[in-house]
Amino acid sequence: MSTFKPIDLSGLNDDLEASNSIRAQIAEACDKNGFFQVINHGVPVEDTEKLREVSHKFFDLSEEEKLACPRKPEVGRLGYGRHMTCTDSEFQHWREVVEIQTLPLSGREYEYWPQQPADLGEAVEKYTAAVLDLAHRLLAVISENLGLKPAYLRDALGYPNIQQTITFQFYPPCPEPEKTLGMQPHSDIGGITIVMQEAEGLQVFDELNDTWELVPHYPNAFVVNIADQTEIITNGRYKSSNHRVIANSERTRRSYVTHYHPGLDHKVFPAPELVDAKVGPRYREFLYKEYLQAMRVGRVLEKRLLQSFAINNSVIS
Ligand SMILES: O=C(O)CCC(=O)C(=O)O
Ligand SMILES: [Fe+2]
Repeated sequence: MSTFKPIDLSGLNDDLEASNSIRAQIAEACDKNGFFQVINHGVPVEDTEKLREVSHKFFDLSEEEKLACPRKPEVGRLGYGRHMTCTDSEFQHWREVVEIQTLPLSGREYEYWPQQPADLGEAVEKYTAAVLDLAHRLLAVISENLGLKPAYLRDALGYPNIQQTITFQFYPPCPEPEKTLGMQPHSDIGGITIVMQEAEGLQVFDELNDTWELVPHYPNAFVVNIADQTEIITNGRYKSSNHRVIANSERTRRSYVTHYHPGLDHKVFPAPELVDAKVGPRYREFLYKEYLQAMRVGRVLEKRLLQSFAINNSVIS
């Protein structure tokens, strides 16, 4: 069986049998590597199409027009950026990005949102609101699969004081794809990530077989993955897997990545319900801004940032 056969969410609120089968499929994926795909996810197709349309229009602009959308200097992200290093250096990227912060509402820095096309802002607001709702439905299922109350993970990630960002990823054809990557290997640092991809290229590291596994592209599907904070809150039960994007010499690949993060001052710690009383928690408690700070300082690649938040700095496999 393909490990990425999409999970059809349409029966989630139907009879017990349908709903239990969907929950079991999500539990299986979370136990394996925390990556799965969903279809009939409830995000309206007009919102997904509109988002793609405004992103295509943005990346079709001239160099000069794109650069009119600035990159926020002090954080090195938000706004429009280019990461093109086709070398043997360890920091390999072949992509352009637009990163937009959509939550908290007070953090919507519209000066870093593209002004062109004019309907981009509205498309982003609609799409990310629908994806937020999907994130909450998935977090509820994942919580219940662990024997926790439905709102557990959402609350433990700090809702309503969370951060949400959306990144338009644009991977142009690369003349020497063997020398670089679209995006270097990493695990996502937030709580849960929801990706719409327009073509294949995303790969997940398969720890068991020591290989990279391609995530197939299905129309109207989303790729969902567990990120670091959920690994910590579940005390290591559900893993945040390393993934990367390969470069391609023939075609452009686009994806739309929505990250759901705790708020900066939110305290993250393993759920007491999931901590073995004899062994104790595997991670220390911290404020999410400490995690972001550690990421900025460490320029972490495959080495997992969350290992530095493990108690006794023990390496957790
Ligand atoms: O482009 C993709 O499919 C995934 C990008 C990604 O992993 C990320 O933005 O964190
Ligand atoms: Fe990622």
